[in-house]
Amino acid sequence: MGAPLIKICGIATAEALDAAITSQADFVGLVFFPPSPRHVDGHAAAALAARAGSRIRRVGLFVDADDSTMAEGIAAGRLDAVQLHGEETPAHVAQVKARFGLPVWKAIPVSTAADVVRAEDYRGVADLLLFDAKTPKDAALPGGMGLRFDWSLLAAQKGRSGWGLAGGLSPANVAGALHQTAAPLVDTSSGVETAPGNKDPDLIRAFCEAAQGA
Ligand SMILES: O=C(O)c1ccccc1N[C@@H]1O[C@H](COP(=O)(O)O)[C@@H](O)[C@H]1O
Repeated sequence: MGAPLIKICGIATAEALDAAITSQADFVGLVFFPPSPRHVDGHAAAALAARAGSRIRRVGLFVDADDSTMAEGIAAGRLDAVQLHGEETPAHVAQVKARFGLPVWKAIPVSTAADVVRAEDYRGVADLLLFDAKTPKDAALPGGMGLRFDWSLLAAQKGRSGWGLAGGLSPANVAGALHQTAAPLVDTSSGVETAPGNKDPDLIRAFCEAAQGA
């Protein structure tokens, strides 16, 4: 297993951005979803993009967003990829890819083996499948809640490319997750926070060290 790619999602401050960059994370996520405590508006996204420059790639997270919301986020954050974290269909993913010309990551909510099978509908359409824990129906957010799923459901993904693991990853469990799943990419948000939306630079550093050393 080579070193995994690392994404730190829900970056909203210069301190958190700098910690991700100096820890050699590969991607930061900017959340364009107003109900999230990590939401950034266009002004904040532009400031973070200006600070980051070419030092780290930026992935914009959208949830069932319309084209104009996505266009604004892409321009403001000078995004390198978009992550669709809602109920977007394969056809919608293809449409986003064609319209914006950026790599598209599709979040796949997982609680059962059938959810992993359904992900195949997106293979070859999305550039990356991001397996994440399915949140409860009445949850405030469709992700970013620190929930894990049964990683053994991903056994068939071992050795494949174009996928990533998210959901409840933290400095304490990311090495174990990598040993079990051999995920090519790991993504975390609440696992590197002291409270929802409050990223901790020390936890970001610890997460990256644990993933890089796994
Ligand atoms: O981070 C959010 O606020 C968020 C909001 C809506 C959809 C997805 C969101 N985050 C993504 O969810 C995964 C898992 O988060 P966590 O590590 O369990 O807190 C995260 O990697 C983000 O990509």
